[in-house]
Amino acid sequence: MPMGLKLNKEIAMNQTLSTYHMIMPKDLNPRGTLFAGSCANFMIEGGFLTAEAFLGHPHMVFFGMNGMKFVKSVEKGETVSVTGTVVDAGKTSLGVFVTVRFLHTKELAAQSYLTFVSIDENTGRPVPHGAKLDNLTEEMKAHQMTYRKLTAIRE
Ligand SMILES: CC(=O)SCCNC(=O)CCNC(=O)[C@H](O)C(C)(C)COP(=O)(O)OP(=O)(O)OC[C@H]1O[C@@H](n2cnc3c(N)ncnc32)[C@H](O)[C@@H]1OP(=O)(O)O
Repeated sequence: MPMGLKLNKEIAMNQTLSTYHMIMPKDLNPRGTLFAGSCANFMIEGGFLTAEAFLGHPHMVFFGMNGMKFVKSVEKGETVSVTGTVVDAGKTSLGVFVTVRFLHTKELAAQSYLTFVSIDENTGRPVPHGAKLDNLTEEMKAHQMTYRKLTAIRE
């Protein structure tokens, strides 16, 4: 078996993944705190990596973001953890709850619910991902309910 395949299997089904970012001058708004667009970028990247680790492959696209909140400003030089948790698995879609927290105090800076859709790597069209979510904690069940409410409106 090719090494890549074995590695993919080993990381597959991880439900939670964290990345870290030190806030640099390029990430700031004119007030000198973390720019919302940079923070959204961290959340999309962190959410994507979480979904990739869960499925064991990167063949998916980002569809949308709901319930995005920025609750506390982050200053230059601080480090934040970006943690994604898969909270819902549909036929082709995954719902990922992402938080941005101050590294040392763990205080919440921002959060959002993201949707990723599994695609055929050749056609770019949605394909079933075949993954299921088992053993959800009460906290994850609550996030799943919120995710479903936030994504219920389809236009
Ligand atoms: C990581 C990146 O940067 S990727 C780059 C940025 N993203 C992109 O360019 C994506 C561009 N968009 C697309 O290619 C398409 O719109 C797609 C593939 C996302 C969706 O294509 P559609 O033909 O609309 O797909 P379809 O109707 O089958 O829906 C796909 C899934 O999205 C879900 N979905 C549809 N609308 C919504 C919504 N408003 N909120 C959440 N999920 C939704 C569907 O329920 C379905 O999931 P399920 O199979 O688990 O039930």
